[in-house]
Amino acid sequence: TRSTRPQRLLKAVQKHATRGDPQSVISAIDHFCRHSEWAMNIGDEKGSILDSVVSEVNPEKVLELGTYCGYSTVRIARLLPPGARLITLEFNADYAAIARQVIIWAGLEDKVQLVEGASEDWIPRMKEHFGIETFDFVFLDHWKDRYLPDTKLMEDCGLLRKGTVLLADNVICPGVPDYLAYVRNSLSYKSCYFKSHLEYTKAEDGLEKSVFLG
Ligand SMILES: O=C(NCCCCCn1ccnc1)c1cc(-c2ccc(F)cc2)cc(O)c1O
Ligand SMILES: [Mg+2]
Repeated sequence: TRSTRPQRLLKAVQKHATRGDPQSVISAIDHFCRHSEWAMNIGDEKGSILDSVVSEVNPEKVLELGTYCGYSTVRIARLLPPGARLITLEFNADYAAIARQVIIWAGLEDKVQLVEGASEDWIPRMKEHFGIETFDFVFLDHWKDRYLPDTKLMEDCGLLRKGTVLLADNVICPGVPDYLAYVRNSLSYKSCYFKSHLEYTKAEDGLEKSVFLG
């Protein structure tokens, strides 16, 4: 039967990228999405903003909600210092299977733990199952109607500390109005918007960076 888009994306990585070279994996995916098939990776334009925020925070403990094919996982993990860890949650088993292989092709498997399942099931288990006290950086890129409830759940589970940075993708397209209103109006967050474009298109989109104030 016909292959899936994530499978074709993985093939493009294995054909054009160099094993162990994260930048070549990023470039291969961006080329595939621009010239072959659009896919919902954060992309190169918003990806550069992600890179600058990750470099500024220099996190030891990272949570990514929504792995998809592992593009942003690779972008983040390639910037992490030795010993730093990234936990990425993916609900869709087919996406997770592809992402695992993309992460291995990039040579970043030692920094990344990919967990399959629902964010609301795993967020409450971060402490006892992964020995995580708090996260330094959280990247939100999963179901858009889960950004707000999962942020409140992370607060309630004590997973955020003074200075934890949340970075949310797609705050304009598809959009996360309830989440935006919350982080922009809450006294517990200092929030700012990075205007950009929807991956590989001219449509407006952007990232919202929100610092938890405790
Ligand atoms: O839906 C998105 N992501 C979630 C995917 C499923 C997550 C599953 N999961 C993982 C963990 N817990 C649940 C998404 C969509 C678009 C988009 C934009 C315009 C358009 F016309 C079509 C699509 C662009 C993105 O950048 C996105 O991130
Ligand atoms: Mg996204």
